[in-house]
Amino acid sequence: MTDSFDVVVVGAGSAGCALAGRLAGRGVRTALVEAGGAVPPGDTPIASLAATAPGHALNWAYPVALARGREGTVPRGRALGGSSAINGGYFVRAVPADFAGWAVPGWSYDDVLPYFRRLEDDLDLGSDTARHGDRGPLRISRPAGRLRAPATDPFLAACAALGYPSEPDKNAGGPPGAGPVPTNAVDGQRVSAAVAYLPPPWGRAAPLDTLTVHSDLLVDSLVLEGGRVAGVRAGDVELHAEETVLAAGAVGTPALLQRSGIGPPDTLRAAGVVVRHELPGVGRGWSDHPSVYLPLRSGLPAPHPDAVAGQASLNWDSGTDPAGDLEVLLFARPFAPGGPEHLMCALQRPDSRGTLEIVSPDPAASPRLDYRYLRTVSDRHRMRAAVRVGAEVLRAARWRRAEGGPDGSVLGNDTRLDEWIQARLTTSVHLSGSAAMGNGPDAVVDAGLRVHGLSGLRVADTSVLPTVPRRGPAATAIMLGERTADLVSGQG
Ligand SMILES: Cc1cc2nc3c(=O)[nH]c(=O)nc-3n(C[C@H](O)[C@H](O)[C@H](O)COP(=O)(O)OP(=O)(O)OC[C@H]3O[C@@H](n4cnc5c(N)ncnc54)[C@H](O)[C@@H]3O)c2cc1C
Repeated sequence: MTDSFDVVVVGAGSAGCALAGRLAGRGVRTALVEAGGAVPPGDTPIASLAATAPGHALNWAYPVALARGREGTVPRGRALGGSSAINGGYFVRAVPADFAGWAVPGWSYDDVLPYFRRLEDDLDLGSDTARHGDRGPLRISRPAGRLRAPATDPFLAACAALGYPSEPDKNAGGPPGAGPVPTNAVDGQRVSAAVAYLPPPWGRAAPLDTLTVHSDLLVDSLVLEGGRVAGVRAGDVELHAEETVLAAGAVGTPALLQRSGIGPPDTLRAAGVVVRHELPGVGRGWSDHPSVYLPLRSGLPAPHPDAVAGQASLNWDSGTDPAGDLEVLLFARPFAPGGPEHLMCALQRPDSRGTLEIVSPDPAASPRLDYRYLRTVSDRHRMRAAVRVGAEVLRAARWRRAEGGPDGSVLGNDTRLDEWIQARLTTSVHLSGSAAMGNGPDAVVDAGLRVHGLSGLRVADTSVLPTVPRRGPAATAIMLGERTADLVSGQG
């Protein structure tokens, strides 16, 4: 079967839903293609991370190497809504220093602020119209009332007692501190990108005659006609378009580019793929936040069943980054009934860079992902600092270290603390920069998100962020979808 559209968007995740919904809303005939299916109602409550478990139907479970001797399995959303349908619901914008550091013309914080405002209806702070939106499709709120966990205020009080400043609005673009986490949830109900931007039966947007949604359809490769991308191929389906936009996420997008013969020649040849267009940066030089969980027993009552797990966070400067390169996030809900609560301690501006390589042209084969975490002295030093501050917060809150948590003999000794971290090292699942924007030799897209050297092809997902932002990327991914709608329709 072959069909034609103005625009084909690959991937109905955070960015893809926003982009497709906005384009179709302007009368652009848009096809949205998603490998996963619809999320059954009530299947991914914001309070639960059940859909992130390996083997769950709503996620891709990628086998990965996190660091030397440390392997893992990494989830990503595989559903309408993508990772926004299964993630933790922490919805904090990238900070002004992230955009300044990327230094891509047209992508300063001031340039993107209108899109952050446009995407949201901030139920707490929407009246602050200089910083916030009050009519966007994504409803944002902070834990309050019955949905504020009993541990949240003691956590914030402990941070204050240790001298950290308060940051009551983590989306204000101000200096880092301790404050409640904004979430894309209202009354405990998740508002995924599909819920916000797609019409029924997938979401709550107004009906869109110009939108065609193909779910459960895995895109194999791009249709290349010389230097022009004419659409996508998925099994025996071909969807042609004036413009193709990849929003398949920071793993799916570089993998699809490589399968289509676009990427580093050595990687493509090793995987048995014919080189069509050399772009050395596809799948290389990306970053993500390394993290560890510090277990604790607060002795406080369990949070309300609908309360989001990640309630409040402390962001601070390790000494080299005033915008805050470290984070401690309170996970007030135990991962299993009767288990401990946790402080997630994370390095938010790592030096380490990862690689992604397909191993075969088969779209069902997982790419090889090597995070290369904690390779630098500075990363190891700052990771220790994150854990030590987490332990100080725990003590200041008068909570107990739970089984497996580091005691004084570990916290006071770099070698032992490194071993403790290595044994528990995980990732925050914030991969960014696997098809980075810019003009350098490793850049994959330009400031208009067009793939260098090809026509008819853009990328709009966290692949394009040159480095992982200092905060989780969910809000920034949706901003990218909003912005790309303007770029594609000539309004940006
Ligand atoms: C478990 C988990 C928890 C997280 N928690 C948080 C959090 O609390 N806060 C935060 O800020 N960030 C969080 N993140 C990260 C954040 O959710 C993502 O970075 C963001 O949603 C990425 O958006 P995206 O549009 O780039 O990609 P995604 O939302 O991942 O969307 C990509 C979509 O493309 C589809 N796709 C991929 N390949 C193909 C193909 N070949 N054909 C068709 N479709 C394809 C996928 O199925 C998916 O639906 C979390 C991520 C995960 C996985």
